[in-house]
Amino acid sequence: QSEEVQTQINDWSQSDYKDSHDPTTPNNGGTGADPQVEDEVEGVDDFDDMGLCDQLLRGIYGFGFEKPSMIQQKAIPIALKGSDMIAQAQSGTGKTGTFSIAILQQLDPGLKRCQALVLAPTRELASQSQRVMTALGDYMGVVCQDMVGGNHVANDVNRLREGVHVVIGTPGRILHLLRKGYLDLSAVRHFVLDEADQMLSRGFLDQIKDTFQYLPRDAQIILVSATLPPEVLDITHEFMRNPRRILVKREELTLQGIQQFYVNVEREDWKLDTLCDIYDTITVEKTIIFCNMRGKVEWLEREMNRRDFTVSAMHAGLSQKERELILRSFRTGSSRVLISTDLLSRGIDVQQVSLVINFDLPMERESYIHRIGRGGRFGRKGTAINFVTSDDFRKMEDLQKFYNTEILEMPSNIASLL
Ligand SMILES: Nc1ncnc2c1ncn2[C@@H]1O[C@H](COP(=O)(O)OP(=O)(O)OP(=O)(O)O)[C@@H](O)[C@H]1O
Repeated sequence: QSEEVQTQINDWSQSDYKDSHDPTTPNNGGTGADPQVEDEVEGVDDFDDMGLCDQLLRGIYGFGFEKPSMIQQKAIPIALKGSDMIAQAQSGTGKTGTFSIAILQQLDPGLKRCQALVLAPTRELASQSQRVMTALGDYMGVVCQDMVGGNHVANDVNRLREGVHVVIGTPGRILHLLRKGYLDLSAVRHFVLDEADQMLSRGFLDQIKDTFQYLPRDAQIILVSATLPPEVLDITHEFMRNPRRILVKREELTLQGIQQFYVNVEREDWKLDTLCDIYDTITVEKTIIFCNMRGKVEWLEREMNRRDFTVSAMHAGLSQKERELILRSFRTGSSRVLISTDLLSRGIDVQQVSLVINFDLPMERESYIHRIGRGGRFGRKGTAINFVTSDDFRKMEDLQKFYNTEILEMPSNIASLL
């Protein structure tokens, strides 16, 4: 099942966003009244004061982190105490570093067995997190391996035979390795679900439940995401023990640094011309253009190329090699405008992305937060432009209300604002 299908399964509705819960309830699982929610967690605002080992500190500073971000200040000390944890924070605020540092500090480098398992919804995100954790653990002598669909299983098996400390993978591949007996989780002490709300929604839930069967009962469970709707929080009691929770009210989820605009394109047919009109503007920096369906991504790439606009395209229908190549070209800057499905809406960290265009408004509310969060990473400035047909207006108003945010009409001098 491709990642795009997974996303579509979670579709709220075709025409507008419907609440599966009372829309007046804040999306924080009831922060104020819930004693488990860490409203006033005392953070530790210096990596040096977190009790981390010297080799890990060297890795952290060597990677360029100087001070912990807010989520790192709060969540790393909690995770180091061993409790189960639900950690929510706005996009691009350092959640990968949070769970990576917490895991690395608790690993026994002398024991060459899988001690931590991290699951992510896409191959690209799993591999990206593997690179981050490997870099942070550079001086610790730990082996952190990504194991994702599309690569040869034999390579994973060889790596496992050589011994790894941390495995970061996609659910399908990990379950395959478990069922075949190649991956042994009996020494696992930490289990992380990155993009937890997506991992616990219908497309992945069965695979996650199956994976749980292989985990030691006392493994620490950590859930991480920028979005954690109440229905996801509601099911966490089924598999977590008194988790400590760091949550963000949905009204505070959009980042101040990301300016949001809409263009009234009126009709679907006029989106392409609108995009061509603003192409010169969008090549100023790296741009990601999101469409809802794979066919539309392919069509838009063709049409843009036919008009001599340079763009590349990414979706789950491409081979693993093509996916790697396209993302690498985008990261290195040899391509600067990337059209994608929601495959790249979550987690992908390319710091120079300053503009996100929703050629289609996303089908899920959560997707909106993740998509626009591809820009404005770690305090940088970003811009999001939404193409809105007459039919989309209600959906856009709903987004504004839901996240208590403002999407303004795109001004004609947009280039000067980027
Ligand atoms: N303490 C830090 N100091 C400096 N940069 C940091 C720090 N922590 C994280 N970063 C950088 O911030 C960027 C965003 O981090 P990361 O990808 O972990 O965000 P995230 O919270 O997981 O976002 P998303 O919700 O989109 O998955 C990365 O480029 C990362 O290297």
